[in-house]
Amino acid sequence: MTTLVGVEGEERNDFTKTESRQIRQRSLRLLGSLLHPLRMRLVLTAIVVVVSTAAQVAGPAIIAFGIDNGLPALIANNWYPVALAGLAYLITGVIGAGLIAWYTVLSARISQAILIDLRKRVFLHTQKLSLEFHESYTSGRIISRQTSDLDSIRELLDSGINQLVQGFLYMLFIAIALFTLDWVSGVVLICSLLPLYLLTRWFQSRSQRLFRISRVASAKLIVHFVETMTGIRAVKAFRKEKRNEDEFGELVEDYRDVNARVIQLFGIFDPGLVMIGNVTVGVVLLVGGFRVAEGQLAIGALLAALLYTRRFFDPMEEMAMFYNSYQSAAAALEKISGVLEEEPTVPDPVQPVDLWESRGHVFFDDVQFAYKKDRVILPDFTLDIPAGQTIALVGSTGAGKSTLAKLISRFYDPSSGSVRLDDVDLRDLHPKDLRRAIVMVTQEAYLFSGSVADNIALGKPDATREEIMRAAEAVGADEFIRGLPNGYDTDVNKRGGRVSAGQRQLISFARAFLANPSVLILDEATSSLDIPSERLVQQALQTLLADRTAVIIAHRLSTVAIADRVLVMEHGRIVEDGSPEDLIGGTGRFAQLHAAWRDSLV
Ligand SMILES: Nc1ncnc2c1ncn2[C@@H]1O[C@H](COP(=O)(O)OP(=O)(O)OP(=O)(O)O)[C@@H](O)[C@H]1O
Repeated sequence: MTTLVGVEGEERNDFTKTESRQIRQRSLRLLGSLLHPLRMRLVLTAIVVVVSTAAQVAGPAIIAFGIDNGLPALIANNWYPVALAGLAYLITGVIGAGLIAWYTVLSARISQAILIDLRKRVFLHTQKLSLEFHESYTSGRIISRQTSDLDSIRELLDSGINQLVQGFLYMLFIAIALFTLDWVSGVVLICSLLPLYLLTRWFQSRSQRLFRISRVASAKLIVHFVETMTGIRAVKAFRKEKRNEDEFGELVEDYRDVNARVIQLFGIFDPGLVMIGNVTVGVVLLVGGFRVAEGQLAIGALLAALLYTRRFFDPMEEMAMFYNSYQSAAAALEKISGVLEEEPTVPDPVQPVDLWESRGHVFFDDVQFAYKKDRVILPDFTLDIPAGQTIALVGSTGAGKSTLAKLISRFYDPSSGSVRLDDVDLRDLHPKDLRRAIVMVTQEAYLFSGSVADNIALGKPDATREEIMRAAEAVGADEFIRGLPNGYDTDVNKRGGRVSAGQRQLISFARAFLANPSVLILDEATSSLDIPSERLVQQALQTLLADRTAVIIAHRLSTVAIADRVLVMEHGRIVEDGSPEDLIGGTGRFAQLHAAWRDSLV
């Protein structure tokens, strides 16, 4: 028997029966866990909706009583029954309206609570998941889980379920009232259910297909838009605007076509409903009229029967739509439950090693590593990096340099063997200790929205302004930061606050300096900087590397020169290991690389 775990098979739509059942059960479990804390409120809401619908349905019966009993009594000078009917109508009207208002508030609160709970769970959980998950599950998909999927669920909760519950109760109570009042009219109403059923079935099968096409068409529009805007530089560089315009035009056309078909469908369904409603009212009037004439039915009862029949069809359209919103919400919940079922592949230790001060001795003990089982990246890796050493890691693209860096940062765990820091397996370190001891500065030097100071303070959230400025000074970033429109308070993502690639790196160096880790991993940016910026970055690096272990994925000659030791990697193995001078003087791979670099600089 196959078992689907997490997001596996999310893009498939050919599930076996067992798989479909598993997925359904998973989303039901999620739904159950969302509803469980709200059970008391759900019970109260159910009571309120039942009473409010009953109050609404009571109206025509009270009118019938007023006409059939009140009027004859009034003619006989007894105003009491009419007054009673009027008062009852007024009270049920007021109570009904009040309860509807209460129900609206209650159900909105419940749906908000569910959505907020779900939104938080998705955010916290996806953030907790390991890098392995994020490297294969694209950010586009995560964004859809948080936006369109949650929107589908919101739509179902906000309107769908309300309409279904209210509509269903309304129709049920009307049918009961009608049968109690006049069973013959009740039978006429029941007869109308057959054409109603056929029309609704026809509408649902068509609309389900069209809504699915419409969702795909609108998703394509969004994907096209997002791709164009995120790749706007490439679009401009390759003059792709015209092609994009044509493609976008076609997608808009497809979207328009399918929406036109949806409108046509409603153009048949809505009048169809009205016609069935009118014909049923006509038949109730005809049959009832004859029976009134023959004295078998009171005129007030006929009037109430007509009102009931008329109102019976009111919630029909919304109820027919329910199925669509239910389907997209169910699909959304299935996908979300898949994401929530994923487990971090790099779990936190159950019993972390006690608080400890790291010296920065890194040791790869017989490590084997593969991203996917069938493709080993590091076949057999042993490496000792003494505390305080600066290592430059070089090698051709795909050699495994970033993989090594990710293992030291514990973004991944080895498939076998262990990576140790001061003789403690990284798997036994508390995440807080791990992050304090080991910091990785990535190539893109990501800056979050907020001020420059906030971005530096990421390295030490409780840092004072003084410490932030000292860190910036140490790496030589202070001068340019002071030159920004608002100095340290400049918002890096606003116009005017834009910083260059070199400046971005200096900010991320200041961030790492402030964090003061014992081990620093640095994936050097490949983009070449101009000579003054390069010099600035080199100086900053020297300050940053002093007194700590450092592993630099080096792309620049000048960086290699400041290293104590150079490691050359090929196909997941270290093929050369020595001081820069020794290797440059030799005849190996690094000497060749070095010669090529030097030539490229001339
Ligand atoms: N998330 C991943 N899933 C599967 N395979 C991966 C993943 N990341 C890297 N690889 C593979 O692992 C191998 C080593 O990649 P790695 O990124 O470590 O190389 P690198 O030496 O850092 O290269 P570069 O200098 O181009 O960054 C490559 O063959 C790559 O295809």
